[in-house]
Amino acid sequence: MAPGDHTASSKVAVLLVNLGTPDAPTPAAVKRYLKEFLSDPRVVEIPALIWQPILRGIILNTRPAKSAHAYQQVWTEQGSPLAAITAQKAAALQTRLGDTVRVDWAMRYGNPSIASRIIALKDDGYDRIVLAPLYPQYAGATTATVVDAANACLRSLRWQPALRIVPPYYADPAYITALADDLGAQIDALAFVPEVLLLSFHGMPERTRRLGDPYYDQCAVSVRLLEKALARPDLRVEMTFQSRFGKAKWLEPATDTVLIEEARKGTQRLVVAAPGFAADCLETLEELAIRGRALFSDAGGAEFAALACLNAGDAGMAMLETLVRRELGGWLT
Ligand SMILES: C=CC1=C(C)c2cc3[nH]c(cc4nc(cc5[nH]c(cc1n2)c(C)c5CCC(=O)O)C(CCC(=O)O)=C4C)c(C)c3C=C
Ligand SMILES: [Fe+2]
Ligand SMILES: [Fe+2]
Repeated sequence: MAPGDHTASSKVAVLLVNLGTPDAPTPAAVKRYLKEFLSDPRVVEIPALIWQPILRGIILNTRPAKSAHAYQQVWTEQGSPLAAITAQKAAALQTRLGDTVRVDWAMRYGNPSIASRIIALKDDGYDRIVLAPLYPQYAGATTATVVDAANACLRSLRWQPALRIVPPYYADPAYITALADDLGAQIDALAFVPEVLLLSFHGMPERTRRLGDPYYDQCAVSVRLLEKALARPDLRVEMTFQSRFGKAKWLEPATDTVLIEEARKGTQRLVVAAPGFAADCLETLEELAIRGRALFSDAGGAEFAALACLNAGDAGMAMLETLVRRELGGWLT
């Protein structure tokens, strides 16, 4: 837009946002990423005066090497799976929405940052942005912090773009149908018939639930609706929480504990899916598909499969298109 031209017609963009990931599977890159991520007071709700010495003195000196090893096992030629798949989702949504809207993506922690993409879009003349946090279930540690980061960026701008935010979609029929269709097809394609389907969500400190975070309840609603939509009376569905971090009590039951208990009590064929993740990532590809499999089989289980997330497949993209088009209402001519 030419200097002084403040009247050009609106351009509309969609910004998909996911959690974030290191730039490389190395201890140094993981350390940079974890420092930013775990310094967010929405993620670790311990006063900074207490938490920062623990983070800088202990966690950032021990965890990066261990996590880098885990990232190395799932890293792809396109980089971190979380970033690569989020980019694929943006490209697939761009195709679905056509040229009248620009689709971009960002990460809450690491690169590309939310601020860098909002400013790039604004510089390109996009003055209406639909922000889509890719979290079906709302948590202060995920959805809210994406909105915080977008607002912090807007605060720095004299001439702000208008912002619309895609709300959590944990009970949206588009989400439940997409998951039921996609997981159902993946289960039917297996070489075995599972007895149990674990729906594993990323954990949160138990305290956040008591403080009013709706995350646990929204996960439980998704599970109930998904079980109904799957309509498989012979498949027992269980909700679990993975990725425990730190010393506090986290939401239960824990996925790793349940995998062992199921095998010990005689479950032979088990599948696990992660409906709270829009894209496969370290937590699904390493924690569930590699370590989860080992836990189940070491405890006596016979058949195991970790199902893929919706990623950039047709079911998930049709859902995302529905959610985004809803927010685009009135903005497209
Ligand atoms: C999908 C929802 C997520 C919630 C809720 C969430 C809460 C949460 N996470 C941590 C700590 C870590 N999470 C890590 C990885 C990670 N977390 C999510 C999503 C949620 N986290 C994703 C998609 C990923 C994968 C990132 C990737 O690069 O693939 C990690 C880093 C990995 C590791 O070192 O194990 C940490 C640490 C907390 C403390 C928290 C809630 C308060
Ligand atoms: Fe996490
Ligand atoms: Fe993990």
